[in-house]
Amino acid sequence: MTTLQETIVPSKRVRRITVLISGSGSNLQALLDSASTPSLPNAAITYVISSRSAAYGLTRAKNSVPAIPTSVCALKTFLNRNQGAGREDYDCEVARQVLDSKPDLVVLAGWMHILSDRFLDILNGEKQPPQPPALPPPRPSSLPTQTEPIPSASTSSSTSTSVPKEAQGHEGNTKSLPEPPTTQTFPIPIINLHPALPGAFDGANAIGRAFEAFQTGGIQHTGVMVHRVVAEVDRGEPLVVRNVEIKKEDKLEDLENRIHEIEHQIIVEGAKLVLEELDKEA
Ligand SMILES: Nc1nc2c(c(=O)[nH]1)N[C@@H](CN(C=O)c1ccc(C(=O)N[C@@H](CCC(=O)O)C(=O)O)cc1)CN2
Ligand SMILES: NCC(=O)N[C@@H]1O[C@H](COP(=O)([O-])[O-])[C@@H](O)[C@H]1O
Repeated sequence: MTTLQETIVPSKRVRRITVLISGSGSNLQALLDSASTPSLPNAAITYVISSRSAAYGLTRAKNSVPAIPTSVCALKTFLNRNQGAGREDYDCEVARQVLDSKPDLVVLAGWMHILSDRFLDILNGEKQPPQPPALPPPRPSSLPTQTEPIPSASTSSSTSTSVPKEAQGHEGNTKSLPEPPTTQTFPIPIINLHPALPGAFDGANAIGRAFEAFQTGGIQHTGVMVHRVVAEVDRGEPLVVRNVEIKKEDKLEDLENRIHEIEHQIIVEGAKLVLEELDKEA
């Protein structure tokens, strides 16, 4: 006879998702709205990194309940504050902040920078993350905020980077985010949302290029996908792919809106797929 103990399913650790953004964050919002629902079960968005301080996605994260810790790592600011540093150093700093957030999954949701091999090597566990850059000279009259260097914490030059305690699921906080695991598992999977079909319009401005191609008779429809992130931009294994109709009467905005609607569905589906894989491997 099965005892009660045998029928109790050990509760699975809530999976932690770090989201990288550069813009309005509507796809981040789709993930926030779906986390811990049947669409994206047993998951929480636990950290958001933006490449732009003006990204509205940062506001979405801070308005979430519980509020989600964020940091800004802007390329130009980083290079200005770290004389002699290059693009790869920037990528290493972003990777360091990602590791600091202790994710199970990283989602690029409109992240507008190509990630170098160094970033991928760090996320694969093949290379160590760098030490935080030296603190920039203190700014007169500015108090440290969540996105500015906090003197006592390890920080990057452009933003604060240590994941605040409330983000680490510490006991006692009734609305805390899920606890990070005691050890980080590698490789950390990274997925990207791309508004085009596999191999069609890699890179930036994919929707605009598809719209132009339709108008010149080059394509009959376009699409959207969520794919794994590899060194070659937008050429990682597709995980979710949807065709998107382009109508003769469409303006660019009509196509963008049609695509965004589907993006908000498939970014959740893609995240769910990868988390299910992690649970199978666990
Ligand atoms: N190594 C990888 N990095 C990234 C991937 C990827 O698959 N592998 N996906 C992209 C996302 N993306 C399209 O989906 C994308 C975004 C931006 C660019 C780009 O050319 N960026 C320019 C700068 C643009 C700007 O700052 O306005 C650049 O990085 O120099 C290409 C593809 C994310 N990264
Ligand atoms: N090459 C990557 C790329 O073009 N990503 C695009 O950035 C937008 C982010 O919107 P959001 O900030 O509202 O989520 C989305 O439309 C996404 O397809």
